[in-house]
Amino acid sequence: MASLNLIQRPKGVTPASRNAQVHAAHLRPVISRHAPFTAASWTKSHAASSHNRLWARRAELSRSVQACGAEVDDGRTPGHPYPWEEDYDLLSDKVKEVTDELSKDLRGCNIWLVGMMGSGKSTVGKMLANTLKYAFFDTDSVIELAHDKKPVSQIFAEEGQDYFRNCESQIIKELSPYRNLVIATGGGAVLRPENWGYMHIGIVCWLNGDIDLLARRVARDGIEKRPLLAADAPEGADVQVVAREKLGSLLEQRRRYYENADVVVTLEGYGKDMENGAPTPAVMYRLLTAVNEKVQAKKREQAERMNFRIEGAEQLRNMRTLESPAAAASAAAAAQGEGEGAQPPSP
Ligand SMILES: Nc1ncnc2c1ncn2[C@@H]1O[C@H](COP(=O)(O)OP(=O)(O)O)[C@@H](O)[C@H]1O
Ligand SMILES: O=C(O)C1=C[C@@H](OP(=O)(O)O)[C@@H](O)[C@H](O)C1
Repeated sequence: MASLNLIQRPKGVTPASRNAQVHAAHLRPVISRHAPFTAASWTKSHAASSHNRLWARRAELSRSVQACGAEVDDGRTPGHPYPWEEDYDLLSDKVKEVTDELSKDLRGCNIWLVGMMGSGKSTVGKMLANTLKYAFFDTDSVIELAHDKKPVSQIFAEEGQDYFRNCESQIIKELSPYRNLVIATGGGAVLRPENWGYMHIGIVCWLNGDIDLLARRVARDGIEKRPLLAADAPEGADVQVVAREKLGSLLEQRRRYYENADVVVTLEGYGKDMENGAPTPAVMYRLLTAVNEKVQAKKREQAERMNFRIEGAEQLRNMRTLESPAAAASAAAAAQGEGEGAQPPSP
């Protein structure tokens, strides 16, 4: 068995179940090989992106149009609830601002991404990890790597869904004691209560998207990659229609589990993003903001808990004074004085 760098099995414990053996032999070394993962921060890489240059050019053009006294169409969608999402410079500044505040208080707490297939857990997760300077794990990829890069669909076909879910739970359990991780889970990870026990040690974020949006995305990727969508799909059927139907019924069963998340992030896109949902940096910004609100609320709550007054604190202080050696000596002297014919206290 390969050397295990991350988690050592306690002495005397031998893997009993088949899954434990699979884990010991495959999953653990894979986890250790892949941590930590580092990459340049998104804000930096984004500054050089073509999209950003396009926005800079647009701003330059509108300034020259304004200089001529003409009306400016800044290209933004009227009524967009998050207008800064349409300006990548502004969005980048806002990401930096919220990341700076959050990083101070997050203290390495793990972020778990949950949500239906196609909600962007892997895509957003990578960007989020770069931004927070966290390591990134995708439970599906860890399972595939642990099985010599066998795709999830093949593992489902050869070993069955239960086996896959056991591997998934094992990885979640293994990763949970670590810090500074963003973990993209598979869409079905929410089904097992024991997974929640581990995920809730960190902050669980649900990427909540409209079924039509998810169906468009998974159909574009090809549903054969996702065994629960590909199973029993009628020959020649419209892939998007099949995906929509299956995702719809899965969401109906899973919604109540997703609702256990600490934070919910909507994928809704506006204006030009209506079809594809909010762009990844925008989803990440929404997520960072929601997590930050949660963390800051927790911090305030803790500060409030520390700000208490002990009823009767004054009496406690007086008791201490009486019990101090000096107070005891003077009390004894006074008592002795009384005994030596001191005046009785006035009534
Ligand atoms: N914000 C986004 N805008 C447009 N396409 C996206 C976005 N997020 C993800 N996608 C695309 O949707 C598909 C599913 O994303 P993925 O990250 O694999 O989802 P999940 O891990 O939740 O199944 C991929 O093709 C990905 O490129
Ligand atoms: O929803 C599910 O049950 C599944 C989602 C998939 O992951 P993604 O959500 O990353 O597609 C993968 O774990 C497997 O095909 C099962």
